[in-house]
Amino acid sequence: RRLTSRTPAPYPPGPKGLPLIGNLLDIPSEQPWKTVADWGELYGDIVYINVLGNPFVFLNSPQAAADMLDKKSVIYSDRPTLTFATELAGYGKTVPLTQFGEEVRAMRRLLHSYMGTHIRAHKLSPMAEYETKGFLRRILNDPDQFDEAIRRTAGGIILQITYGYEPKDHGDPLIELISRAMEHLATMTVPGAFLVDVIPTLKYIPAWFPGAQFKRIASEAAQCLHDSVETPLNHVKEQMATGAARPSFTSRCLGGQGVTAEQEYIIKWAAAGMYGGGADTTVSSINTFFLSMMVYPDVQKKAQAEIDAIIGNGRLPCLTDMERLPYVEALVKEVFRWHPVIPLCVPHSPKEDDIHDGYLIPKGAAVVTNIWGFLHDPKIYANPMAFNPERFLGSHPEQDPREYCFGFGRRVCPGRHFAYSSVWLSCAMSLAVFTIAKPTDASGHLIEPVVDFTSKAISHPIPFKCSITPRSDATRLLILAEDEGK
Ligand code: HEM
Repeated sequence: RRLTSRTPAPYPPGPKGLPLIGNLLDIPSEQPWKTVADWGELYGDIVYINVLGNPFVFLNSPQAAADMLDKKSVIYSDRPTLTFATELAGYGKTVPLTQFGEEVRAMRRLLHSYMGTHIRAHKLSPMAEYETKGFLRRILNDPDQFDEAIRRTAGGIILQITYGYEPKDHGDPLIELISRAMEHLATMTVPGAFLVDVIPTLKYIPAWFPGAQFKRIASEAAQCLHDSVETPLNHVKEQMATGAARPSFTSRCLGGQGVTAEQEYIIKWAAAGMYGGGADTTVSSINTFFLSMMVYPDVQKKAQAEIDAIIGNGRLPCLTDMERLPYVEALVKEVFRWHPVIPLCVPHSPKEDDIHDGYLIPKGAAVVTNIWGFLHDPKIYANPMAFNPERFLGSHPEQDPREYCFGFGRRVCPGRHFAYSSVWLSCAMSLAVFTIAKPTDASGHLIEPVVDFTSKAISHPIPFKCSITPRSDATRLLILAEDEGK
């Protein structure tokens, strides 16, 4: 059918829905990115569905993502409205959920000037190296709690660079407060969790009205978010007043002189975005690293051989070694590809109706990029389900997954360089000192790990056991010596 000025553009193709509920039943709750990739095979790179009247557009090729989100970023840089999270619970002020405009630009500018390039990210390395050495010691002391050590370290790194705050090893009140705020957010972004997201006018119901329980949940969440933003900000201000503030993003932005209330607003929400964007995401990648090393021991040995040959066992690898360890670098890229942390990206949304490739992309639609699909597309990555760092070496390396896994256009992850450096450090230092292996049961039989991942927006390996032991007495001593030197 030829389009004329009088023919309304059609929506992109997609699975046919049911009356009223649309495609509600077509989206599986388990790893929906696989279904979205299958739709790509059936319907093409741009797929349209509607869920209870809300339009969703899925992008299934890097070209489609680049054409829409990079080239037309003027249109496609908003976020879809989530009435419960953004309007009722206050998360609309956080960087990832704010609509694109002057405020988010100002926040992103601050983040960019602090960590937005390789060089700036590397300047933060002494603190990341300090915390990662603590990570090795925590694992050495209690290897069964490696998951807890990963969380404590990722949280510690972000809190140090954001607020100059060094959390306690266990039960730190600030980590607990911010984690609660993050958990609230995770429940709010599950599609269909709150009816008010489908029928936004419900937001006008007063909190005392029968059935308006959601309003009370929203105000509790809003209070928790408020506390998690104000508490660390006040900590920095108090430290600055006594001259005891450690260098951090917040102390740098607040500067020596007073800032206006508007500037403080931008600073505190940009800072909150760093923990929100940077803690749970790096935890996922580091967990994926341990899982993959257990399942692919030959890859682990090769990386360790490279570290032994280039660095030796007299010291730990540090960020300035990155270029001298090409196999380790390829391995870390493969961690980011094998299981992308945010498989369906954070949805973008067009601020106006757009006609793209002849299709109507309606204003306010959730435009969802299938990052997992790109990174497991056999046309781009040979044998994509296998963990194979070699794909990034040699004269014809495959596409660098960092092009995809940190998002697109004007909303691309502002912490991507630092995220990569910090995950690289955890991987390289752990490879240098530990053997990561399948655990054994009480009778000494190997326990085969289940390789599977959660289906939340930030996806993690499902909890697994792992045997982590020092590679030798020399590496044990290295961990202890480095720890004493801190
Ligand atoms: C493994 C680590 C990480 C991954 C895979 C990751 C990935 C992403 C992705 C896919 C997005 C959405 C981009 C888009 O909408 O197109 C994003 C946004 C964001 N990330 Fe990251 N990220 C990581 C670490 C970090 C770190 C360390 C920080 C800061 C310290 C950070 C801060 C943010 C912020 C503030 C946003 C929201 C940007 C906006 O909406 O404008 N991220 N990240």
